[in-house]
Amino acid sequence: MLRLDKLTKTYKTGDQALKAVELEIPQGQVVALIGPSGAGKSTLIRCINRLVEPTSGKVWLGDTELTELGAGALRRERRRMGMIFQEYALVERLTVMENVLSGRLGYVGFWRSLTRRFPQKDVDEAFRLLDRVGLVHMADKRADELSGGQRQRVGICRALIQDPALLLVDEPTASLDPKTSRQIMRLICELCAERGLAAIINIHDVALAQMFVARVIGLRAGAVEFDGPPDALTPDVLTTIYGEEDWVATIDKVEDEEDTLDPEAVA
Ligand SMILES: Nc1ncnc2c1ncn2[C@@H]1O[C@H](COP(=O)(O)OP(=O)(O)OP(=O)(O)O)[C@@H](O)[C@H]1O
Repeated sequence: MLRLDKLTKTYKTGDQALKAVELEIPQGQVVALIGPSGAGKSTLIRCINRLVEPTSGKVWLGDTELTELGAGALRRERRRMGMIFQEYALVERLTVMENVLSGRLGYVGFWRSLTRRFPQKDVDEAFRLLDRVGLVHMADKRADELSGGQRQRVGICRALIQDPALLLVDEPTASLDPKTSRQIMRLICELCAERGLAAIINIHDVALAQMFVARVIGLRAGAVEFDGPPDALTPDVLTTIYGEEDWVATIDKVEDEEDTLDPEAVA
């Protein structure tokens, strides 16, 4: 459903962030993207929806080649790609509900979006999503009154209300404590499974990636160094991906606890 064909990005500074990356992700598959700082993970995610313009190569979403689209067609195709950010990217002074509904702005007409009057079915869906992530009781709270984990849940709802075919997730847990990080990763993976959604999750934490996804892609210096199941990430493979970086410290963070969504923590 997503195919990258010799995707290359060279920034104006001369940094070659992606080197002819080839990748195919079937519908419903959740993939973790790991690799050291500067490996090109964010660039890869952003080249897919062309927030960063690729230098060469092709991106296919289903039968559509995203890399050849003009501005209008690209805007329409971007609806099919929900994005979740490290820093949540919520509008602080708007309510939780308004932030979720802003995920529909690509669909509603100009005047409606200006006055923020959304169709009832969008509002109903926003309530359903907030209920699913345990935040329905906070629908009227302002975004700046929420904890980090709650903000990320709102960010997830905003991406899902787009009804995307693919989720692009950029460091969703980088600003969160370890327990909340696991809850958020679990939530993203569960929602993808429920909806048959494919996702690429850029994640620093190798242990978290190993806990939740069936396929890991390791980037190093803009190239795919590893592509396989989490248990194939042997110490040798990790050393190849991370070089001299002390990945052992990352792995040591694994705690084998089963923390389900705790309503107390969510509230
Ligand atoms: N806007 C930019 N202009 C110039 N070079 C850039 C830009 N953004 C990223 N780069 C360079 O491209 C390479 C890949 O960066 P990128 O942010 O994609 O890596 P990353 O794996 O996401 O890193 P991190 O884990 O630290 O976020 C790096 O060498 C970086 O310096």
